[in-house]
Amino acid sequence: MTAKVIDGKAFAAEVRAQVARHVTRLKQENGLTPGLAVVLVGEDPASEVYVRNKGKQTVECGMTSFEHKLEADTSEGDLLDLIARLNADSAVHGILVQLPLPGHLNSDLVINSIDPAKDVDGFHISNVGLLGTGQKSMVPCTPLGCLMMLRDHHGSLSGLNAVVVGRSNIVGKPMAQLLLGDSCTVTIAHSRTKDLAEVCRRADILVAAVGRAEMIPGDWVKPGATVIDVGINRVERDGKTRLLGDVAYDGAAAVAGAITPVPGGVGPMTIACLLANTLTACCRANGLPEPEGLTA
Ligand SMILES: NC(=O)C1=CN([C@@H]2O[C@H](COP(=O)(O)OP(=O)(O)OC[C@H]3O[C@@H](n4cnc5c(N)ncnc54)[C@H](OP(=O)(O)O)[C@@H]3O)[C@@H](O)[C@H]2O)C=CC1
Ligand SMILES: Nc1nc(=O)c2c([nH]1)NC[C@@H]1CN(c3ccc(C(=O)N[C@@H](CCC(=O)O)C(=O)O)cc3)C=[N+]21
Ligand SMILES: [Mg+2]
Repeated sequence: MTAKVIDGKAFAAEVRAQVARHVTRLKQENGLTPGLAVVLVGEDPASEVYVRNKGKQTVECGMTSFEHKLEADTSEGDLLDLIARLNADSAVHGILVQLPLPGHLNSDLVINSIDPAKDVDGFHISNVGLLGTGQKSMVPCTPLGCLMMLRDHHGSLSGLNAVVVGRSNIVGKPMAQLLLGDSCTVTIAHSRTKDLAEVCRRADILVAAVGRAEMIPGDWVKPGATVIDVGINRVERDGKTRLLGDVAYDGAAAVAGAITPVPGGVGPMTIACLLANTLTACCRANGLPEPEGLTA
């Protein structure tokens, strides 16, 4: 079997086109322009790729992009002051603080200082609690993008065995919550999991969010399974920098039913969902009906 390649790049372009249509209507009918503020403290390679792609796409969708680049040694007080100003700014509907933050900053404190209504990453404890109890919330972008691709491919996910490898607050845990919400039987695996290969082989849906290039080989994949590769790993090979997922693509594609590539899979969907969340936040803030099909 050769897996169907799930084209996240094309899917993301459709989502962004949908967002852009809503933005046009918001401008014409309500005089509103959704605004997204991105805060980057210091330098981080993964975050820089993300910020570069995102800034361009925000503007292409007709929204306003506010970028705040702060020095690596910025104090916690200065960062909290900036967030307070963004919370109070009615032109800003979404706020994203790039993670990881430099080690002297308490990221939990910083994230929890964002107005939950503007928390387009869905990382604030209030949004995490709402998601965990099945209430309306801001849903983390990467897991939301993965869910959209899974629903598109499978229709219903009900009763499927889902294995999420990775338990971070930004990917693994919210991914597991969303899969549970769609009635999957969910297993969360991590670095202490025993017999990881066997656990993975039970998965109808295998989500890899580890951060280790090609750590999941093809023979951990159940024949016909759907593989979602969240990993973004920059690796030097033959003197060139290459982007690799957490899954050994060729081996996995030979047995899977469907698979997301890296690049061109989860990454573009993450950005599209960030723009969708910014649109949703703008609608909610102004008491307008939310766009359909762009939230979980
Ligand atoms: N495409 C996209 O849009 C995005 C991609 N990413 C990428 O996804 C990957 C994961 O990101 P993130 O969740 O932030 O990473 P973290 O480092 O926060 O979490 C990694 C998780 O993987 C687990 N893990 C590490 N080693 C192993 C192992 N040998 N076997 C099983 N589990 C293991 C860890 O377990 P433990 O908890 O026990 O330490 C941890 O739970 C990265 O490559 C990142 O760049 C992230 C965000 C968005
Ligand atoms: N608060 C916060 N929220 C995040 O969502 C967040 C973050 N911090 N910190 C860093 C990680 C990483 N991340 C990526 C998103 C898209 C691509 C992306 O667009 N990837 C392209 C490839 C880009 C390239 O060509 O290099 C792709 O996979 O096709 C990559 C990485 C979001 N993150
Ligand atoms: Mg820290």
